[in-house]
Amino acid sequence: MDHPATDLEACAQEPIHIPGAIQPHGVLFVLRPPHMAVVQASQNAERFLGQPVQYGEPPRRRLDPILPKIAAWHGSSEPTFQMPLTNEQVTVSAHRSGRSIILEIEEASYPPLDDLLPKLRSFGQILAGQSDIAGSMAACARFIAQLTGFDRVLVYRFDKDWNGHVVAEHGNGKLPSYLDLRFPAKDIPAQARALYAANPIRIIPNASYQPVPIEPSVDPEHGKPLDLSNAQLRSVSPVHLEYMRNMGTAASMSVSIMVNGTLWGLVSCHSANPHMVSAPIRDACDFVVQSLAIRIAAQAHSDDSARRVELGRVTAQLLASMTTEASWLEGLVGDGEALLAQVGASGAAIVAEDAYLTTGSVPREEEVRELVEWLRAQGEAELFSTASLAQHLPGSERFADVAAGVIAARISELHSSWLIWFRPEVVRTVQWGGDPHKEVREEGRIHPRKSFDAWREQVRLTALEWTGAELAAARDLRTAIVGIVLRKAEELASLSA
Ligand SMILES: CCC1=C(C)C2=CC3=N/C(=C\c4[nH]c(/C=C5\NC(=O)C(C)=C5CC)c(C)c4CCC(=O)O)C(CCC(=O)O)=C3CCN2C1=O
Repeated sequence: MDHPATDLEACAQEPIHIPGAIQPHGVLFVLRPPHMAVVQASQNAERFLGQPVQYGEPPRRRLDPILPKIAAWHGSSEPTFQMPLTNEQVTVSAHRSGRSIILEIEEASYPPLDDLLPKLRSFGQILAGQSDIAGSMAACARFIAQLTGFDRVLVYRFDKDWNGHVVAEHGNGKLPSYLDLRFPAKDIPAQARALYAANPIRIIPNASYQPVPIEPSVDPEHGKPLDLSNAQLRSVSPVHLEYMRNMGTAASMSVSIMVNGTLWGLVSCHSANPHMVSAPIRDACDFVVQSLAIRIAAQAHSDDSARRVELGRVTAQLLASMTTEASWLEGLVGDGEALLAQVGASGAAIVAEDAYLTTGSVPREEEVRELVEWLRAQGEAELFSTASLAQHLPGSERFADVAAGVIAARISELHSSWLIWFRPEVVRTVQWGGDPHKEVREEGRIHPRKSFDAWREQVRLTALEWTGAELAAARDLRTAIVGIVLRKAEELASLSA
């Protein structure tokens, strides 16, 4: 692992998956099948067993009834195991970790599970009755707040830079509203996001807990620390616990929203005071969030398909114009409205060494040619796109009023010819949860900020993001033009032969 250059990089490199400890709301054993011998255990395991841990022996007494079921599960293809201990409000969970089994035991009361199914069914009906994603997210936040009793439940969506935006919320007024606030990517660093993509749910019932060490600290057989990536009881990064205390949230639970295999966002729950939610209720929340994720994926697919059909019609119109006009260039620029509609642009330019044609709102010719020189210097990419050219080309902020967003398609392999679409900057004010640029350094290390009050920032030099459908339409038209140019060149070559 490279030596971190900055504190933030150090934060993003904290090995949160091997804390060597658990949270105190349960106990943990590491068992070695087939004898289920205990090789490691959390320091509080004796409290649960009612006797000292016998390393090298299976954990006896309270776990006797369930050990055979765990052994049977271990021989199956089921990824995880979870069962209540007979006649006790105790949940036993297990998952594989290398050659071992990690056994987690939580003593948490929960309502009769028979009550849960009707509630989940009613949520399915509520979700089906929502006409859009905003309504679905609000319904999900409300349902999880009612099911868990957390003071505030919010739906938190990541943007392409992993900054987050609170897009739905349900609260009981005990915590401030964060609706529409944004939070910087550093608040949930990359290794945490990767962990949450793999392990969809986590709870911190009390941010002021004392970690419970696992003993021995490494597996006696291979000397490695225990990987708790998939453990529910995993002790949490101290910097995040400080973050929670700064935020005034004594308890939190977050459930990953996975859309098409990507971490789309989180459903994040907070309470002002310590708050526990049992494993069965957490699983019900995971099911509810998966239902929301399916709805989000379906809506995104539907929107994308509709946009691709719409842009496909424009492409067909432009191809017809290019093949019926004397030259493809005249056909293309002659139907300027369609050329702009091809990607939803406000201006477009076709730039060659001996030609310069434009339609709509474009920068000055010398500015466009400056952009082309920069594009040529960037290498062989067929298509370049950005919603903020100023982040790439210094000086281009002077024409951001017409060209903050750019799609540039190279249309000739031999000459420097480009088809470039432009979008103007959209000036908007966003509200952050605290100053995202503020770094708190104390005792030589970074700390989370202490204020999460709305902090306004004006966003400049940025256009509306290009959608996947619009970038695909740009590629489609580029492919068609390159094909026409090549055919014209072949015709000319055969005529002169
Ligand atoms: C109001 C919107 C919102 C935010 C911004 C947020 C943040 C958040 N951070 C989480 C986790 C972490 N943050 C950090 C790091 C930082 N947080 C900071 O504010 C800074 C500056 C750092 C880097 C030092 C780390 C290491 C972790 C991993 C903790 C673990 O699972 O072990 C986690 C996941 C842990 C949890 O569920 O509380 C969250 C979710 C909670 N939550 C929110 O509801």
